Amino acid sequence: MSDIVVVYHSGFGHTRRVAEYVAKGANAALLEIDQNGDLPENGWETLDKAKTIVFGSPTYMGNASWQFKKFADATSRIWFNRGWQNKLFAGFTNSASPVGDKGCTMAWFQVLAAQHGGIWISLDLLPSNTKAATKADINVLGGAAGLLVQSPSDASVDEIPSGDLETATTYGVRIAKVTARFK
Ligand SMILES: Cc1cc2nc3c(=O)[nH]c(=O)nc-3n(C[C@H](O)[C@H](O)[C@H](O)COP(=O)(O)O)c2cc1C
Repeated sequence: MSDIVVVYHSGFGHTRRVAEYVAKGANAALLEIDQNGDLPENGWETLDKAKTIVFGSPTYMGNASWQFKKFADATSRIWFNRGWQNKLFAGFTNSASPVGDKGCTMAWFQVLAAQHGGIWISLDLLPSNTKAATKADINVLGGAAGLLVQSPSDASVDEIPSGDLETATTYGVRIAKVTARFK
């Protein structure tokens, strides 16, 4: 089993596609939170065994989806026993607007990791922010804390900008490298 688990929610499939690209780069297992905010069978055991947990959610109304929040609230049992202390954490969010208040979701992911006594893995990619930059470029949204992805409101899951998907895989590779440095 992989040391890295991507736990995510996706209402309409866009964030699922992003999760798959992060997992490809990190060689991670995928754990999808369902539309009721519940994990699949053995989901909690899978997370307990992971060295690194990657959070993923669409940004809905300026924060993670309620399904992801239900999952996060359910981790309070683990928090109480310091069960995820010193695990590594990372995160990504996807939304329709270039900004779209994705930063609020990302900041809250970092707080959630900190509540568990975790260690956060940043994106560590320079932004593509020149006049010549296009959506095919890496980190065109200029994230630093974690991965930001834009799925334009009329875009199908197959129309997520290629640069954002490449950024997702690159972040996954970094997550794997950092994970390998910890026993
Ligand atoms: C209830 C709801 C709230 C949303 N709020 C935001 C938002 O605050 N900012 C934004 O940029 N996009 C917002 N969107 C657009 C979604 O983030 C976007 O469609 C995203 O790709 C959905 O991902 P998913 O297919 O994984 O659910 C919202 C969509 C829904 C359904």
